[in-house]
Amino acid sequence: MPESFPVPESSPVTVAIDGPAGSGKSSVSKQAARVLGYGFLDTGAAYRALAWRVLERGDDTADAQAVVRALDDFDYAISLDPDDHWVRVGDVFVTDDIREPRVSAAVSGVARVPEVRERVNVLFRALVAASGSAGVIVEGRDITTVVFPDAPVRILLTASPEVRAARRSAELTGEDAAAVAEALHRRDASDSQVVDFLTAAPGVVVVDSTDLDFDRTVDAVIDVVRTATGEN
Ligand SMILES: Nc1ncnc2c1ncn2[C@@H]1O[C@H](COP(=O)(O)OP(=O)(O)OP(=O)(O)O)[C@@H](O)[C@H]1O
Ligand SMILES: Nc1ccn([C@@H]2O[C@H](COP(=O)(O)O)[C@@H](O)[C@H]2O)c(=O)n1
Repeated sequence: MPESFPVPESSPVTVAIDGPAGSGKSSVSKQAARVLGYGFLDTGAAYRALAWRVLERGDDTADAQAVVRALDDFDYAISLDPDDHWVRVGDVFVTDDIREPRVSAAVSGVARVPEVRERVNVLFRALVAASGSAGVIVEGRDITTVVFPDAPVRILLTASPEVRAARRSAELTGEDAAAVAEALHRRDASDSQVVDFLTAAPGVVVVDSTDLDFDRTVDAVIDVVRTATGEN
């Protein structure tokens, strides 16, 4: 992954969304982007892809030196098209592989390495700047606070822990529900030692989807975007 990127002249409207695991960041952001005609950037995919690579090399993501070594020749690419989402490492499309429970269980180790965070944050800002879209919805745990603290639209998308665990469990039908809930809460506990995604920073709008279905949550996010940007 290069350490710097060219910066284009005009930048898209950036919609920054963060929140805990299973709150709907990626699914809701992707659908809201489709409706708005915006790009969509799943930032967790970069951490997951690096974790996948560390595991492929037979290393442990708890080993920070092994993680930094994997970063050296990490050839990462991601689509910002919400209708054609893919993630690639080298020649391998890892879009589905990086969602596997073994990667979810290992990814927090990668995310706690400061050098990784610095490198991927540079990449995220460059991808948004070069997107060519009118706007980009960027989602991930530190997006409203660290990566795009000055974005014109910043949202904390949340839901109760029980509801988030139930939604994730409904997704992973072959897995034991209690184990899925435990893995989700363990990842949140680990990630929250690195970034605070449970409380809204000043200026960040909270969308709580505990009592909202998927479509109403998407509508709530779009309302926040349209209010902030003056689009109607
Ligand atoms: N308001 C909602 N009502 C019902 N289901 C929802 C709602 N929002 C999201 N979901 C579902 O919850 C599941 C988790 O959503 P998603 O994967 O988008 O969360 P996430 O915040 O990106 O999670 P993670 O950080 O773990 O990747 C998905 O199956 C999604 O379709
Ligand atoms: N901005 C971000 C995004 C993600 N992470 C770390 O990656 C993991 C996977 O993220 P998902 O959104 O795909 O679940 C997440 O558990 C974090 O460890 C991050 O630190 N910052």
